[in-house]
Amino acid sequence: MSEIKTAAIIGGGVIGGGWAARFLLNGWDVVVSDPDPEAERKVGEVLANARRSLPALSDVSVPKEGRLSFAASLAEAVADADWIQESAPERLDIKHKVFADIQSHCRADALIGSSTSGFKPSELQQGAARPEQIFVAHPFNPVYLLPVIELVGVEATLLRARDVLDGIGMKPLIVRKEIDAHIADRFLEAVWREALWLIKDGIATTQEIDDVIRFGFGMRWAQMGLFETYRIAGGEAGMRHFIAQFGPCLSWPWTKLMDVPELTDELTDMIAGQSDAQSGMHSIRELERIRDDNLVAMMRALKGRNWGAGELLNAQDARIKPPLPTTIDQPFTTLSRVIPIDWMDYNGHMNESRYGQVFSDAGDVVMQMVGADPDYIAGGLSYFTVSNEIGYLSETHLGDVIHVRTQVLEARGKKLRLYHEMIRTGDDELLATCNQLLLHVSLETRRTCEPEGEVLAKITALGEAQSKLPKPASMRD
Ligand SMILES: NC(=O)C1=CN([C@@H]2O[C@H](COP(=O)(O)OP(=O)(O)OC[C@H]3O[C@@H](n4cnc5c(N)ncnc54)[C@H](O)[C@@H]3O)[C@@H](O)[C@H]2O)C=CC1
Ligand SMILES: C[N+](C)(C)CC(=O)CC(=O)[O-]
Repeated sequence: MSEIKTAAIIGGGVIGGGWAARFLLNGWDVVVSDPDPEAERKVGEVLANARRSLPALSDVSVPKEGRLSFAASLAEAVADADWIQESAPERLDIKHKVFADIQSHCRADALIGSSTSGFKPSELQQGAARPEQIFVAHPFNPVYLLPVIELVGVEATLLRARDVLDGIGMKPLIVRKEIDAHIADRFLEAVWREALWLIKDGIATTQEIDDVIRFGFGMRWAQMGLFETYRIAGGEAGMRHFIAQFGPCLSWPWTKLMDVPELTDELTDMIAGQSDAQSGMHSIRELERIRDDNLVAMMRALKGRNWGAGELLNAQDARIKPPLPTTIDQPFTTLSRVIPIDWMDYNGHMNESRYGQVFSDAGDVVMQMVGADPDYIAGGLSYFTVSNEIGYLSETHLGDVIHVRTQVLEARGKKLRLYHEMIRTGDDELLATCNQLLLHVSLETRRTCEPEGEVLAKITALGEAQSKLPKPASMRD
């Protein structure tokens, strides 16, 4: 991972606030510069939403949050920054002025990304002191949750930028050629334009348009995109049949794509009125939280499938995962993580089934420590859990950071008995305990058997190292 550690965010609105959260929650220090006197409050509110959602995407402990500060001037913000992200309003004159100011005060090796939705790098670089330093780094809202970033600019700069973005869990996509609105916004503009016509012509309301997306093709797009989806829609003959069947429709009057309805006051009122009726019962911050909870739940579901955005999240977990414990003569930490949204139940706390998940994951770490890893399991030997005696001692809530301390009560031959304590990190409250018995098995006969080779040696050493330890206090109580 890159050594870069300070990000300057120029413009702390919707997108700048999201960038600040993404960097901070990945351990970077962040300095914000924004002339708006309300900027600190606004960034704080975006950050509060990010804190309850981004860490919940991870199944391992997340980096310690960086330090957030607000600079008195742009010069002060960028002076020591390794990455500078311009997120000022979408106006070229403002952006040119901001870049001139940035380049007069920043390091020559700093990376300067622009969040612009539509300007090309050649437009942004006009009149710049060091044009190659400025590139498009176009994110998607909310920046702290959605991974993709479109990068456009000079290749050498983009390759450096890509390393940094990989390190903060993003999915950088280098765009081959500069083009107005890059890749994604060309799409979104086309869809938006069509939707505006449907409303103007009285065919559909904002609610109905959103429903055809969220109950239909929107869910498909989140996991397969356009082309893979259409390949399947072509049936057994795939994409060729799809094109043969639906290609001719492109020249039928199915779309109005090239025309834009005039955004008259009347049309704007109609759209805004429908939108108020649809969603006005929620504040924007509430809508953001609903959106974030849904995104986290969907992305966590994709994690379980190791697919699309979920595959990226698993790779990021593997990158930041702590090494296996090496000190075996004392109880050790087998797991550390944040409690995610999809583990909550109707009582507003972590559901009982998830404690089983936590203790199962902790047991897996002990298996890995003794060498019962995927290779060993592929060789036909493993451990089965035969009992879990769980004590639920205190409530566990959304966003709690917890860790599990594991003591080995018995490790001999086929038997591995572990005692786990699940503790809230921070106030050290004991939340749950688990007395867990695992037996070594043959995956061929499905019966117990002695461990083999290195696993036998390690399990014996582990058992002996902890055999003289007193019982955990929570077990004696
Ligand atoms: N809102 C969105 O969905 C997305 C926006 N973007 C891009 O991000 C950029 C920012 O857009 P938003 O955050 O939506 O706008 P915004 O209006 O929420 O925020 C812009 C911020 O820039 C500040 N600002 C104005 N002049 C400034 C200056 N000279 N120096 C520093 N800050 C200044 C404003 O006070 C404001 O806080 C635009 O280029 C936009 O195209 C990119 C992806 C999505
Ligand atoms: C509407 N928009 C052009 C600002 C959208 C984007 O640039 C990306 C997004 O988050 O949809």
